[in-house]
Amino acid sequence: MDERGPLCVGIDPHPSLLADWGLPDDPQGLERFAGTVVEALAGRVAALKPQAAFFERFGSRGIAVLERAVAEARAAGALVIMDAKRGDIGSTMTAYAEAYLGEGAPLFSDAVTLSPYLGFGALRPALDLARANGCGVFVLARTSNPEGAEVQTATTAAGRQVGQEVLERLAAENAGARPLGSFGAVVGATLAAEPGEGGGVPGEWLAINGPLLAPGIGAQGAAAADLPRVFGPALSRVVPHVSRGVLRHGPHLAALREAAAREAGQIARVAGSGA
Ligand SMILES: O=c1ccn([C@@H]2O[C@H](COP(=O)(O)O)[C@@H](O)[C@H]2O)c(=O)[nH]1
Repeated sequence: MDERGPLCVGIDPHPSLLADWGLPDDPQGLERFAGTVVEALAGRVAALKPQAAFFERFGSRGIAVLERAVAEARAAGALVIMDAKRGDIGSTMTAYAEAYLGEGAPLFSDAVTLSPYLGFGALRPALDLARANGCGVFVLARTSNPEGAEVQTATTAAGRQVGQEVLERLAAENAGARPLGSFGAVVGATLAAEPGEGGGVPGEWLAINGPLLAPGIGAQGAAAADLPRVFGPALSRVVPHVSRGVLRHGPHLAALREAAAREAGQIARVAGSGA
């Protein structure tokens, strides 16, 4: 983030984007799409976030494309955040953790997204493996979709919101880490549109002492200008994420790079303004 700016761009090969790029909706199209995004941006942005679902659509051939995209993106210097949103009982969680964070795993990534809704404690195998292998995780706390609030703002027996408890557990994982711990939260940039204090609790974003992955910019309606309202003083820890908002400008490398640079510029302006 220090070297390249904080922007994370998604690799989301939607069927409609494949069509717009003149590519077939098959593994060859997927390969061309992912390869183009990696070639255009892996040497420039802080992170790329492949959305595993779009690769899983094609079974083993899609997974093979994903493996190559991850390896090439990392070789070009981008961090890879695998958006797989995994979460399961502890014993199964070990296998998920090994798939994305295990040394030598074909899909080894710098970080993986996790769902804590089988209980935060069930994520323990992934947290431990991330720590052991120098990786990170991003745990869903307040997601960018409107439906997320019905679960994430529900009140627990302890009188806290579910999403707030997720943040507290992340804070415990990151305790004492400098400059920041590796256990991050997913917090939608779209929260700015929700009633209340940006829909969020900026003090708690800061308290987790970890990075905050913020999807929702572009196609989901949020903008870089919303980030200060949602994150307040935690803005410097935010990894803003854009997928379709950049990808719709493809397939030409120059156009993808310009689109990413535009997003990065808007983010830098709000971060620099202290707004
Ligand atoms: O709360 C969340 C968590 C993950 N996502 C994922 O991010 C991208 C967003 O794509 P856009 O095209 O920029 O809308 C996508 O892969 C989602 O699955 C999210 O949107 N919100």
